Amino acid sequence: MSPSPVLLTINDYRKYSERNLIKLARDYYESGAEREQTLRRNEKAFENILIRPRCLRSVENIDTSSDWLNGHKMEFPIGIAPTAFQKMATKDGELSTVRGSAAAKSIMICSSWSTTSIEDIGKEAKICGATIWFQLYVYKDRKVTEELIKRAEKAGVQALVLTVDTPVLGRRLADTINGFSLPKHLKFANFENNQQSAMPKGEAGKSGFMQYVSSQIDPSLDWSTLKWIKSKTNLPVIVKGVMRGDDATLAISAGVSGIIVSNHGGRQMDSAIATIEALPEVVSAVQGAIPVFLDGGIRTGLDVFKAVALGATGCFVGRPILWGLAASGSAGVSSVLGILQSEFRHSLQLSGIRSISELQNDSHVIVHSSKL
Ligand SMILES: Cc1cc2nc3c(=O)[nH]c(=O)nc-3n(C[C@H](O)[C@H](O)[C@H](O)COP(=O)(O)O)c2cc1C
Ligand SMILES: CCCCCCC(=O)C(=O)O
Repeated sequence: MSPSPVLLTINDYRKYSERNLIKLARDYYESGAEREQTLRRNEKAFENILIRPRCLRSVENIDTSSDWLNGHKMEFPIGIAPTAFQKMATKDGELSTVRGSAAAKSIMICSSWSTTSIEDIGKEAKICGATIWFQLYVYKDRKVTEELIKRAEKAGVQALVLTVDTPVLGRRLADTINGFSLPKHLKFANFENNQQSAMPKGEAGKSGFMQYVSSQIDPSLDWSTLKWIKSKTNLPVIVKGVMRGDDATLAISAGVSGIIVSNHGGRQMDSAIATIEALPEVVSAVQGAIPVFLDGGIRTGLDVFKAVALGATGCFVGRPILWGLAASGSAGVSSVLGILQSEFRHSLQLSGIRSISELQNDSHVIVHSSKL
């Protein structure tokens, strides 16, 4: 028997997970839109941000904790972004993610398009002590979305996350070539027994997923939709997919409780700027009124350090969690989060910074180099 490999970094998980994924799933998870410029830029842009470390400041005791939303204390500023169809990565899918999230004391945002129902994830979250938020897509048939909000509330989610960068689906070329559709044994678990549960079968050159989105999802979403969602719930509502200061200001006027700076992991508008490039403008528009989070391209705890230094309350990771799941289920998820957490702590120590507030208040810790 060959010994288990030592997986030290998120990139080790990325490589290792490939062996456990069929091509259809791997392509769906990995893809960005069109020429994948934004997909690459999200990761690359972090390399352009450099650190000016302090010295001779005892870093024996480090506090990595911070408040996220309504006093929720996080031990590390790293959460799990919503990703659809997790049973393509491992048999238990979202249940493994919620267990791994609890083990790492993180937060999991559950996708509307999970392959486990929100009720089942909620039950498991209670058993293992996990905190969950729920991500919303808005259907043309508003009753479907309204119902989802009620069910998520009952299942014990602590916030709703409205995704605003998907009025239509970005074109992912590999999915089109593969004719991507959910494998037959899996389903949209939140829509069982109604017409939203089935994805049309794809064929080479025609993604069934793309057809599903254009037939079901409402492309007329605007700021009034946010008002409508807020009228249906008392939960805090966070918007995911804001990339500009002016939109952040509008979001605050609409009464949101938080913003996630996101370009959907480079899967929607190709050639969009990287999220770490968009962050400073959003932070400056928000002026501390609400928390600003970031996702996209985070592959090390040092990337999290940079985002927090630039004003993010915290970060979410998407694909790294799928790689952890595919490598070894819930243990893989907690290990991926554990790697990011210990790299984050190490970055604080090596730069002479002892807490998140010190990180955010030392305006000299970061410099930007000139070119990507
Ligand atoms: C396979 C996959 C599925 C995703 N599904 C969803 C989803 O259901 N809802 C959503 O709001 N975002 C979804 N996203 C976007 C992520 O929430 C997140 O914005 C992105 O993955 C962050 O980039 P990263 O993968 O580089 O960490 C998905 C991303 C991937 C890669
Ligand atoms: C309305 C767009 C739905 C996309 C759903 C899954 C997802 O976010 C992704 O594949 O990316």
